[in-house]
Parts: sequence; structure tokens; C-alpha cells
Amino acid sequence: MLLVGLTGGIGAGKSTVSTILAEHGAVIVDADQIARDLQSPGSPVLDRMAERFGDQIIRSDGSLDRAAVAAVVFGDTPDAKQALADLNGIVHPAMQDEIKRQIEAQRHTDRIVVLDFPLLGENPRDDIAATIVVDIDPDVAVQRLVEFRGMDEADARNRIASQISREQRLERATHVVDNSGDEAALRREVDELWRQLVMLRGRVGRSRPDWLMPTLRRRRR
Ligand SMILES: CC(C)(COP(=O)(O)OP(=O)(O)OC[C@H]1O[C@@H](n2cnc3c(N)ncnc32)[C@H](O)[C@@H]1O)[C@@H](O)C(=O)NCCC(=O)NCCS
Ligand SMILES: Nc1ncnc2c1ncn2[C@@H]1O[C@H](COP(=O)(O)OP(=O)(O)OP(=O)(O)O)[C@@H](O)[C@H]1O
Repeated sequence: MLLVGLTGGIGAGKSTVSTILAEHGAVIVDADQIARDLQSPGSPVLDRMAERFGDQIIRSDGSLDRAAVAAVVFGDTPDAKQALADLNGIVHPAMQDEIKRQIEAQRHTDRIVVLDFPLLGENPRDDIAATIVVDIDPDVAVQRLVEFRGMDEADARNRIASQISREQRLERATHVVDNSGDEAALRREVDELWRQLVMLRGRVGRSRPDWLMPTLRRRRR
């Protein structure tokens, strides 16, 4: 397995990049999706969220009212910062456990595993062979979120403000995918990225033959 991280600010194009990488054969570990799955009706994570934020965040069918939580944790109020920290404290430990489980399931394969994690910059990991940043001017990201995803502009801007800056994210990048062009240009960028990841897998594979380790360990006994 070659494990790499994929990140970017909200609306940068991570999901679009993940989809193209998956077409090339990557295994995607999708942190946003894992967080959503953990918040399913009746789950322990959802119960703890209701204890912290009140029963009004649960809809009559038992599902999470995502907009209601977003309004509290990304809102323009003095309490928003603490509320976001509390939400992260509830969701992130379980999310990290599930991320770990999905990565471990691939450990002894030769797959390129892409951890798609919007908050990788805020939560750096030392087990990834590359940090891929999908880069976009935040104003363009907001424009796309409003135009194509019908997102409220103030919500998008507040989320950007709650994340690390574009510059801080780029400082940690080993690979940058420029998404300032159209989708065809993005595809060309990702095709080139895939070529580089395959080369990296070859190099890392030769220097750290993880798949041999169990055999070596057995022989030493
Ligand atoms: C607040 C919630 C309910 C809003 O749900 P909503 O459907 O509107 O957004 P969604 O989950 O699809 O996230 C969209 C984007 O918002 C941004 N975002 C979400 N959570 C956070 C966070 N805790 N900190 C900073 N940005 C965040 C990310 O860029 C993410 O890609 C939800 O985002 C949530 O529960 N967040 C906590 C879990 C988390 O950290 N998820 C993001 C990282 S995996
Ligand atoms: N190069 C592009 N040109 C035009 N639209 C694009 C381009 N790249 C992505 N988009 C569109 O912009 C929006 C945001 O992209 P995407 O959903 O891939 O971003 P994301 O980083 O995964 O977002 P989030 O942070 O919400 O998870 C989507 O509607 C997507 O179709």
C-alpha cells in the first residue's frame, strides 16, 4: 500500500479529484463520508451531539439537521469557536478510528490509498508518503459552491475562516493540484499526479517492503 493524503479548502475540488483518482484505481478513504455515516439516526455520535447542541438538531425522522449544526458551529457568534471545538471533540475520535480501520484493510495490498481529508492540514499525519493539496483561490471556491452546489455564500465564507489559510495548507504540500482551470484541465493535472504516485509507489515499495515483514518476522523466531 502507498498511503497519501488529499486535502484542500472547502469547494477546492477534492471530491472531483478523488473521483478521477478512483477511476485510475486508487482506493479512497473519504473522511467527510465517514463522519456522515457516524452521524446516522440512533448512533452514539448523534446522541452525544444532541446532548451538546439540543434535540432541535434532530429531525422528526431521527436524522441530523446538518444546516442547524452548521449555523451554530460556523455562525458569526462568539460561541461558534467553542461549539466547533466541541463538535470536533465528539466526531473526530470515532472518525479517526474508522479511518484507521479502512487504511489497515489495505495495508498488505499494493493499492494506492488516498485519504481524502479536508482537515489534514489541521491534523497532520506522519504515516503518509505524500500530501496532495487541491489549490484554488478561495473566492473561486465560494463562487463554485454557490453556483453549482447552491450553498449560502456567508456559510461558505465562514467555513473558510474556520479552516487554516490557503498559504498554510500549501506550505505542507508535497504535490499541488491547480484547480483554477476548467474540469478538462483538472483531469490533465490529476492524470499527471497519478503518474507521479505510481512512480512513488515503485520507489517506496523498493525501500520499505511492508508485505515482506510478516515473513521476515516469522523467520527470525
Ligand atoms: C457541521 C456539519 C454537520 C455540516 O454538515 P454539511 O452537510 O453542511 O457539510 P459537510 O459535512 O458535507 O462538510 C462540507 C465541508 O465543510 C467543511 N467542514 C466540515 N466540518 C468542518 C470542521 N469541523 N472544521 C472545518 N471545516 C469543516 C469541510 O470543508 C467539508 O468538506 C458537518 O460538517 C460535521 O458534522 N462536521 C464535523 C465533522 C468534520 O469535521 N467533518 C469534516 C472533516 S471530515
Ligand atoms: N475545474 C472546475 N471547474 C468548474 N467547476 C468545478 C471544477 N472543479 C470542481 N468544480 C465544481 O465545484 C464544486 C466543488 O467541487 P468539489 O465538490 O469537488 O469540492 P470539494 O473540495 O470536494 O468540496 P467540499 O469541501 O465541500 O467537500 C462542485 O460542484 C464541482 O463540480
